[in-house]
Amino acid sequence: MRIDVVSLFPEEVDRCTAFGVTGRARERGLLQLHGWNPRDYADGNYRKTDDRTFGGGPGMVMLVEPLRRCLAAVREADPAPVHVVYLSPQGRRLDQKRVRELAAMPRLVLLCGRYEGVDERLVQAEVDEELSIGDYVLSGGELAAAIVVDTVARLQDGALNDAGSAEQDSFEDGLLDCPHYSHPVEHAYGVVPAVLRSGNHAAIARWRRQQALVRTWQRRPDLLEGRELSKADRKLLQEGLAALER
Ligand SMILES: O=C(NCc1ccc(CNCc2ncc[nH]2)cc1)c1csc2nc[nH]c(=O)c12
Repeated sequence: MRIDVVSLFPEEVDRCTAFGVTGRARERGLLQLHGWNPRDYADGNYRKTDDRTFGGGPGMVMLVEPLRRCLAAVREADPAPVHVVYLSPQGRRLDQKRVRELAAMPRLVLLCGRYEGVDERLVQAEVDEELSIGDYVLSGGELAAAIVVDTVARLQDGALNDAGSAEQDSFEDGLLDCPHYSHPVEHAYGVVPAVLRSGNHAAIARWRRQQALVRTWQRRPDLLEGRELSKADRKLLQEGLAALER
């Protein structure tokens, strides 16, 4: 998969995705990341990329023309058709479902705004979708773009080893994760639950599912809203909640 990032600070996205799973996916060529700076396509010796907003009020707006030229160069750089995503507070909220869809595309262009954002005419003419990462205020779209890169990189074939892909499955079914433990078995902070050391894999899977259900119920009931729990899950949840009462 190829991702082109258009940003006044393209190295910010490069550095955020140069380590760990995403760094390895890039090293293995599972994901190619290219940075582009609209300043390289701006006019004049100040290479202006932004200017005051019409209608007055605070803040600057990123100009159409440098972005238009830059995006033309991006399209030119590879024959694969592009899907242009504008990271913006006005976008649809990113979720794992959309991540899976984006990860299946051959090519993504991630457009990052700064200041108050991008001239709306560029958005209307060139952007296929706007995405937000949540209802809080960032200084620009770069960290949001890095999150898109990270989340789609993990889904590229070969990016995660077996363990990692199992990890994917647990979150993929829309529940929070169960608690995790490692050495030592006994510590001043507590002991590892015996079931995890029982070697009884059915009991371990049951315990983990129950923990995930109880935690989701307690911390993110909204995740359970949109779904019917199976009879087995309902029983596990009831039993798990009853155990808390005792
Ligand atoms: O570029 C991004 N943010 C920069 C930014 C922040 C604030 C404003 C000013 N908005 C004025 C306003 N808002 C509502 C009413 N009036 C404009 C641009 C961004 C990309 S994805 C994302 N996801 C979550 N949060 C984000 O900030 C982002």
